[in-house]
Amino acid sequence: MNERRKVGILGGTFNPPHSGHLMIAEGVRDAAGLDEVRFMPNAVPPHKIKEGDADAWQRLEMTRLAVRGNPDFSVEPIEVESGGVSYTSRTMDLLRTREPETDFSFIIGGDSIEQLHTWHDIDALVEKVEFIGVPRPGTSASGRFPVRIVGIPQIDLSSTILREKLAEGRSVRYLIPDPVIRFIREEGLYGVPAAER
Ligand SMILES: Nc1ncnc2c1ncn2[C@@H]1O[C@H](COP(=O)(O)OP(=O)(O)OP(=O)(O)O)[C@@H](O)[C@H]1O
Ligand SMILES: O=C(O)c1ccc[n+]([C@@H]2O[C@H](COP(=O)([O-])O)[C@@H](O)[C@H]2O)c1
Repeated sequence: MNERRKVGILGGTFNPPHSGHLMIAEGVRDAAGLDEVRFMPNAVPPHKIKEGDADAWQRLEMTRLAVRGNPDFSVEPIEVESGGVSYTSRTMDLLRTREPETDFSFIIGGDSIEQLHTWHDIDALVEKVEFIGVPRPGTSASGRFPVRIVGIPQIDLSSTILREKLAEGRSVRYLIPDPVIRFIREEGLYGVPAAER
């Protein structure tokens, strides 16, 4: 009998993707015994004013570059390709229909755990998909909906801090994967002067 494939979706704005995303994905993959973690950039984030100048396609490309070379990681383009506001409930229905043989979980950090009760159609979503949560500095990592908490070292890193560092011309080496840093320079994103290709 075929085992059902276990896929964890790490949804995010990835503006830009950073080492924290990679570390939580690997920590959860290992702790929860997932076959794969799929990074899924949104098109228009439901509860966030998108800062910075990267568009959805550039965030998708940066996410591809961030996971490249790791066979356990991949990228799910469905939300960027669909466009519009990316409601997770709708996306997970589409993925579950497309891949009935897969058990999907959804990976979130402590800030998202606290906000889960504000998500669109959350009562139905928690019945269909297991949420796996990781702690995040400055958050309680608790909320009103059931989340399986996985203990990994806390990582004090956010895209917000990195956008600020980039705009100030500070180093982001090791905080953002090298191929993503190169892309940011080539495209001249986040206030970084555009470099020659
Ligand atoms: N350092 C971190 N520790 C734990 N979870 C994190 C961390 N960084 C991001 N996450 C989680 O990863 C998911 C996607 O995050 P997102 O792409 O919005 O990055 P972010 O760093 O939170 O961005 P921003 O600073 O722009 O709000 C969210 O569920 C978020 O909670
Ligand atoms: O569906 C919702 O209502 C909803 C509300 C807030 C966030 N999300 C999703 O949660 C993931 C993390 O969100 P964010 O804002 O931290 O990038 C990302 O995939 C978002 O699209 C989804």
